[in-house]
Amino acid sequence: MNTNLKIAIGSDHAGFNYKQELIAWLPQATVKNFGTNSPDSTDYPDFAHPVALAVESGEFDFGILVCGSANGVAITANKHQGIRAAICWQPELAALARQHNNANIVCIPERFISLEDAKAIVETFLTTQFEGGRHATRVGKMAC
Ligand SMILES: O=C(CO)[C@H](O)[C@H](O)[C@H](O)COP(=O)(O)O
Repeated sequence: MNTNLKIAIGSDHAGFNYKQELIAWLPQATVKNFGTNSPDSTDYPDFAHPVALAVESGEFDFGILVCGSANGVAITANKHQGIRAAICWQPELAALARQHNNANIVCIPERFISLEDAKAIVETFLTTQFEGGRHATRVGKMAC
């Protein structure tokens, strides 16, 4: 995996365990943890917004957001004009999110997939290129 990437990661309490495991698994030099930092109940927008802002600003290349279903963090992150956040529950979806949608944040549903699947999704997401072409035309029309 390209260790030159700068990755912003965040979660609520329902994504805390997998976020910690992903941080330990990813090359340390490339990951900034935006919290939460405990399994205590918390609000996913408080962590999805900072990750989205960090990616939207260009300071980070990609974001990883984890919550129970991935719905909350995805809905929140996609409020940001420069964000294309995709919910992925299997690696093939992560590949398509990059190839076709140029997604810059991957959203992981901790309560519905295994940790091994989460790692496979993240690795696929971070190592797959955007295909451009017809997909670039469509991505260019996303803004409203
Ligand atoms: O937004 C969500 C549900 O679609 C996230 O999965 C949250 O993690 C979830 O709502 C947290 O639920 P909890 O009962 O407060 O643990």
